[in-house]
Amino acid sequence: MIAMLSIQESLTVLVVDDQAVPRLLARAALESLGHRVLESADPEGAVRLFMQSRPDLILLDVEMPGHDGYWVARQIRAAEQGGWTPILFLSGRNGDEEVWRGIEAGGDDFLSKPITTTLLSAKLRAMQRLLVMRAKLLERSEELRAANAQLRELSTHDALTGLCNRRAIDERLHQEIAACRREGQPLSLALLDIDHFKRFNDSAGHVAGDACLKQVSQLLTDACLRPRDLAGRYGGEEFALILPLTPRSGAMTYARALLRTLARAAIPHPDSPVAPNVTLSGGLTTCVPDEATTAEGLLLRADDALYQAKAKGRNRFFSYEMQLDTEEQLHQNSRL
Ligand SMILES: Nc1nc2c(ncn2[C@@H]2O[C@H](COP(=O)(O)OP(=O)(O)OP(=O)(O)O)[C@@H](O)[C@H]2O)c(=O)[nH]1
Repeated sequence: MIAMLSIQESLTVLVVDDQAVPRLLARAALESLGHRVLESADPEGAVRLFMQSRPDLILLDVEMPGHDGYWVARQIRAAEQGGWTPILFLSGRNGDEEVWRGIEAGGDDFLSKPITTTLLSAKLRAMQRLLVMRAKLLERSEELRAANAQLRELSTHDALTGLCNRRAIDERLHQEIAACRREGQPLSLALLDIDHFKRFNDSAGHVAGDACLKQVSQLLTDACLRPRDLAGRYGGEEFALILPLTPRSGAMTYARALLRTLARAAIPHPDSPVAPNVTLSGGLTTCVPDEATTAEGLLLRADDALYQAKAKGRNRFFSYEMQLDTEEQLHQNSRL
């Protein structure tokens, strides 16, 4: 592999020449320098052999019957797709025009026949150096790409829970407002807050508090069943759920299911006046976005609804638009 190449390593060299004698001479010179040789006597065969064997370097005759060496170079460059195999042209002619055409076709150097072993050795060393430098450059680029991906992950995700952070939630909310506006579809947003979490921390300690936040986060992640649903940590013990294509009644049903799932998970709360287990309250807002809809406006409405849910006794979601909480909706439904 190129990435592992060191300057001392032997190369696999593809020699392309329609005449047997220059091929033999090149083979002898290359083998005396410790390189491995592949041979091709025709242009199409050379491209096929290149594709099969992926040599480290190509010695390419210019004048051949049918397609010439420039054609072979162009085929190889097109087939490499971002790769780079050094191509040295070998020709009886070495006028400026010839050299220019060779470089234009994708060649890296142009040598005149007959070539001496010393010159060939020097040219190969130069190409090997370039290969090593290129491999290092690729390695650095890959490291940079990985570091960038890590930075992106850090800038959009919360370290404790692995959920999207506030910045990523805000960005997605803007995107979904625009998407739902285009589609004419409802968008629901929920802000959630664990009930009496200060008491949890004060009783069980911050480490247990962190573990509880992780458990709730996992539960919210699992609750995002549709591809466009998103759960994020909005800050502290507050979470956000973005539910595109979800009308207000659907959002209420979703919220009730979420509370049931949390109740079933039965995460013990050491000091909650609401229940022996962890509960949460949520504020819901739903709209079909129009030109006047903003992320800030939706967040404010969801926060207002969350305040209502807390005021009405916690362990429930309140919908801003329905002016109803999940408890009231449950009783309404059971009366029907
Ligand atoms: N363990 C832990 N605690 C956190 C973290 N972030 C915020 N908190 C705690 O969450 C608690 C939030 O307390 P409050 O805002 O008073 O709310 P609450 O006690 O949940 O009361 P209500 O929301 O009214 O039910 C504070 O004690 C914060 O220290 C965190 O990352 N880890």
